[in-house]
Parts: sequence; structure tokens; C-alpha cells
Amino acid sequence: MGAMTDSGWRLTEFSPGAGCACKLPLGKLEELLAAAGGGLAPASGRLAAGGELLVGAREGDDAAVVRLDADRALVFTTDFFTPIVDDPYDWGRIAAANALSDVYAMGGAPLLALNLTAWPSATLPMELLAEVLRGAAEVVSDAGAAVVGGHTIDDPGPKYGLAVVGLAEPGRLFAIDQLAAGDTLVLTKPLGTGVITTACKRGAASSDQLAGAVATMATLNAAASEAGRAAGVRAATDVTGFGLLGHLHRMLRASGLAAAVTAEQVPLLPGARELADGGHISGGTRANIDYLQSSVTLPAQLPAALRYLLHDAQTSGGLLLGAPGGGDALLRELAGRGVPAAAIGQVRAGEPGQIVVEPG
Ligand SMILES: Nc1ncnc2c1ncn2[C@@H]1O[C@H](COP(=O)(O)OP(=O)(O)OP(=O)(O)O)[C@@H](O)[C@H]1O
Ligand SMILES: [Mg+2]
Repeated sequence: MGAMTDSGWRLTEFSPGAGCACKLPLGKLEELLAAAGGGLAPASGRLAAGGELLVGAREGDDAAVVRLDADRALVFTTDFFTPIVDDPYDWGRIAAANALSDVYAMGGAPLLALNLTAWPSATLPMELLAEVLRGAAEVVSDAGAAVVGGHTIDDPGPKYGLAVVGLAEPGRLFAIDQLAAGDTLVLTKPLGTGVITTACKRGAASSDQLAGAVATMATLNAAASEAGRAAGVRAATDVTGFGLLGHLHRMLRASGLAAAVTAEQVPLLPGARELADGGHISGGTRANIDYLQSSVTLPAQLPAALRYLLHDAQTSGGLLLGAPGGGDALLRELAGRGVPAAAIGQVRAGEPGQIVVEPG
């Protein structure tokens, strides 16, 4: 692993906005989905082919969910992006953990996955793509699921991801609109993958800093999701391209509530703060700051690096969960499974979607 792969190819040179920082900005996505209109959302939950749609396009949640019977629901999601690191094996692992994460963010467990693959076969060796697929298959297998097929196109920009089907219990789903006033907000991975991978593209991150980011991005949110289920959590999402504050804003808006976040409590990856100070800010992060301007109140004395990191476009970030009361039961379940986690704020009544950041 490192800035240069063994083959000498720098995959990130094929990537204008690395990983989830290449997601369409939230404002543009919302306009698009509004323009595409009702065709994306069936009028009723009953599906013509059978089953009941519990979560669909209307909810804008991490994945769609269809109830099969009283005890079982299918979870559907897909995610793909451009190279986030130069090492193809690591890119595959990260892309897989990221795609599987939306199933965990609904409280489900992955069952099957399909590879979504775009590759410039005349420019980049196919051996690198094989490494991407090998890394991803390992992570899918660690998740207890299997890669059962895929689709591959020739494309000047390499892209990779998965379509995933998972299983969940209909009565124990996590949804973005289920936060309650008084919930404690718990985050299960440190922030900073956007800053570190952006710095890495510019040759400014150390190999240790990159290794820290890769390790967290390749980590499954499986144990965090299990802990959430064990603690009776009802509301969760995964933190990706819209950053911590962007994803929190979406949960709050959907739940009709506001929140306070304590900047000092938010865990950061080693090196993230220094590299944010150094100005290694992705375009996706800047889009998040613009979009959230009227929804987020920041303290005047908040250091610029922290402001960037709270908006930092994450790839394969942690789960953001709403836990009843002080969140002690959830924090215990997480600690018992070895998941590093922090209570970072509180949900409260207020104008839907508004976030006040407090210094400490
Ligand atoms: N092209 C599209 N057509 C229909 N729905 C879309 C499209 N793109 C995004 N969405 C929906 O918009 C919502 C937000 O998209 P987003 O990609 O942020 O969700 P996500 O899958 O949770 O992302 P992530 O994988 O980064 O966690 C989701 O409900 C998603 O299904
Ligand atoms: Mg998600």
C-alpha cells in the first residue's frame, strides 16, 4: 500500500473526486430526484409482484426495504465510486465495505452482492482490476455474504462498487426518520478519510496516516449494527459523502427535529486535523459546507480545521445512531464488541434539520 502501487500505476490519477467525495452534491441530488418525480415511488406500499415496501425512494434512506413476511425483509442498496487509493486491493476492500454499509445502516445483514465494474481496458492492466475484485470478495465473505455475479463495462474512468441484497427483521429496522428528542447521537468511526485521501493524492499524507484511513474505511459496520440492534436503536445512517453534519441534517429533517453537536467529542483520525489545517479539502467537502450554511450554527471560535472535518466527505464512514437517553446501553454494546465509538451530541425539539455546534 502507499502512494504508488507495485505496478507503478496511480489509480487516484483517474479519479477527480476520490471515493464518496465524487457523489453528486446533496443539493443537486435532491433537485434531480424531485425532477424525476413520482415514478421513483409507488403510490402505496403494496408491490404489484407481492411484498410490502417498507422503505422506498420517498424516504431517501440508506437502502430500500421490502417485507417478505412477518419475520423477514429484504434490503436493497447499491454504491460505486472512483479510486480512493492507489492500491487496487485496498480500493476493492474499501468499496465493498462502503457498499455493504448501507445494509448495516438499516439494521440488516448482507446476503448477496453483485460487482459493478467500469474499467479502461486499453489503458490499465486487467490484473489491477482482478486485485480490486479480490479485495472486495474477501470483505464480502467476511460479511457472511457472497459475490454472485456482476456487470463490467469499458470506460475511461475506473469505477467499482456493489449492488447488495440483505436480510433484516421488519420490526427491528433502523431508519433515518426515527430520531426522538432526547436521543444521544453516537458515532462509530473517526472522521477524516476525505482530508487524508485528498492529502495523499497531493503527496502530503504520511504512509501511517494513509494506513489509518484505509484500515477504518475497510472495516465493516457489522459489529456497530449488531450493537445497535442489541440496544434497541431505531434511528441510524452511515456517514459518507455528505459528511457528519450533512447526514445528521438529513436524519433530523426526516425526523422533524434539531440537534446539538459537541465538536470536541467528535473522534478524528490521526493526522486529520493537521492535514485539514494544511488545506487538503475535497470538492465534496466544500459542497457540503455550502449546502449546510443555513442549517448549521458554528461557534465563532471553532478552529477552521474542525469546521472542515465536521463537513468532511467520508468514504465508508461509521454509523451515526440515535440512542435513547444518555446512550449508555448502546455504548456498552459497542464497547463489548470492540467498536470504538463516541457520544457526540443530543437530539432536541427545534426547527427540523437545524444543528448547533458547541465547542466543548
Ligand atoms: N439515481 C438515483 N435514482 C433514485 N434514487 C437515488 C438516485 N441516487 C440516489 N438516490 C437515493 O437518494 C438517497 C440518498 O442517496 P445516497 O447515495 O446519499 O444514499 P446512500 O446510498 O445511503 O449513500 P452512501 O452509500 O454514501 O451511504 C438514497 O435514498 C438513494 O437511494
Ligand atoms: Mg448511506
